[in-house]
Amino acid sequence: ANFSIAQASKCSGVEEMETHQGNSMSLIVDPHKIDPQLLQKMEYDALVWSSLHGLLVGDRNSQISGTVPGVGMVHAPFSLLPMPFPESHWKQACQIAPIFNELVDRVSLDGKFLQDSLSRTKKVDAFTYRLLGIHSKMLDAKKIEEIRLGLHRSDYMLDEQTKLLLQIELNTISSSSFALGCLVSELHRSLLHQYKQYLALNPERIPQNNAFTQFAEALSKAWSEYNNPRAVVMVVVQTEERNMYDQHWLCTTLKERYPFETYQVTSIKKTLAEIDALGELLPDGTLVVDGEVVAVVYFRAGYGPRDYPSESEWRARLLMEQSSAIKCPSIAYHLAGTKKIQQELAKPNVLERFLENKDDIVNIRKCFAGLWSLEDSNIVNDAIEKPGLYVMKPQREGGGNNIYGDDVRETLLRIEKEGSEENAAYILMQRIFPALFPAILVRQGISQKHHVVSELGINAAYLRNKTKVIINEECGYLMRTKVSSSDEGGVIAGTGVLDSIYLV
Ligand SMILES: Nc1ncnc2c1ncn2[C@@H]1O[C@H](COP(=O)(O)OP(=O)(O)O)[C@@H](O)[C@H]1O
Ligand SMILES: N[C@H](CCC(=O)N[C@@H](CS)C(=O)NCCC(=O)O)C(=O)O
Ligand SMILES: [Mg+2]
Repeated sequence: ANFSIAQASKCSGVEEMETHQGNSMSLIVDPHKIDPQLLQKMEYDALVWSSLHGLLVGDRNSQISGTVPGVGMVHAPFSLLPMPFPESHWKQACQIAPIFNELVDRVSLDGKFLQDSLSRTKKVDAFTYRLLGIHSKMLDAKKIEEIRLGLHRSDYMLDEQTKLLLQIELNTISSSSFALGCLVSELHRSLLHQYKQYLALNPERIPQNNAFTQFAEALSKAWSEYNNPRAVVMVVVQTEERNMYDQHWLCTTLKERYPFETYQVTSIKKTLAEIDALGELLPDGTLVVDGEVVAVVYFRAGYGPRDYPSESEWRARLLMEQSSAIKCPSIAYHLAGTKKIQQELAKPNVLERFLENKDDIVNIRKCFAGLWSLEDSNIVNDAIEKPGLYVMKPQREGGGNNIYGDDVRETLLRIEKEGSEENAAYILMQRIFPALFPAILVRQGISQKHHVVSELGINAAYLRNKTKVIINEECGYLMRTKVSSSDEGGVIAGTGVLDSIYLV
């Protein structure tokens, strides 16, 4: 990019830069131009800050870092400085968060829409088939979830050409790393403050990020709606969890910040297998696990087939769904967040089935990228011709599952040749191309200069008891940044790093 900035040791504030495609983009500082000695000091201070403030993950090189806290820790991967992000788009993403919450709740109540939309997918995707099976059992039993808790994240990319903020996906289960995301915002604010005479940037332009305290508050309010002071919050976890510190931040905050009168809102952690072994339903529907009454089930596992290696885990999922515990998410919320539903909601006149307010519908639809099923032969042919303009997605969460580039063409041709129903397992999505920015990514103590693209996730909480909406708010953000050449962007998946935003 050809742009001029003040001499490296005194990079000034917001600069306009010419991007590769000739668009003008606000750059706050070019990290690649910072004086090397200064950069080294900043990197060192950032690593010290991370270690002292729990911006940590389990190290893949340590066998027990996913099971024993305090052992084999390494700083979470982060970008050294925040990413510039237009304030107008930030506001737009925050303002539509409560509308997406309402949309998820309405879609979750339309059992027929969920079953019909996924009816072809379930024939070719065993995982979706099992989830739908549990959902239809609940429909047959006329099970009503009167108290509903959603802790969601809606992910966006800012398309460079059109300047449109386009939704990548809506996560309604196991939205994670939000505590680490808050810590990166604090890390960046601390660095901007400490190095202000060099960077001339204003730490206040990094938005407040209170995601894990807001999510802890939502969990504690759901717990109090259940109204049994002896009951606990049960976190469903994987057997190994290197992202455990993100979870501990939430559970510790819940315990320390939100005691109710004399009661502490305690949480227990159980795997699906343990819940199958130790869980039972009382005649009145109360869920008891390992002798504890469970008020809220908070899933940080169970979002992918790898979490169900045997029938035991499915029995556990069904047992929880049948209970009167508040599921976060319920099976219906889980299904409402699948990529197939995302694609169905993008069809004409479908949002109108769930939302009344015309402005809300316009504002939601504005951030829909192109989304199609593979039954749309014109799109399939276009994707075969220009696979680089599409992303092909199975009904999976957690990163690392999508199909890009030539693999899109190969897969579409294969499915066409086989003429199987397999096409119902995928959706096609317009590929979004965000602007590239220079950044310094810090992983395992090593800093590397890259050109990167970013993805802004807005966390949001929704808590409802019958007709009363108790919480419906945006809860901070998770900014993820990845090397521009990489297709995927997950932090846990290993391709992305945690970042924050500097409003320009
Ligand atoms: N339409 C798209 N355009 C560009 N990149 C995309 C698009 N959809 C997904 N990606 C990339 O793939 C990653 C994973 O896709 P996503 O739909 O979020 O699946 P998952 O549920 O596994 O996180 C995203 O974080 C992003 O980096
Ligand atoms: N092990 C589980 C991981 C749960 C998980 O992968 N969550 C997905 C949405 S489903 C997600 O939100 N990813 C954002 C952080 C990233 O990019 O890695 C946990 O941490 O509890
Ligand atoms: Mg994602």
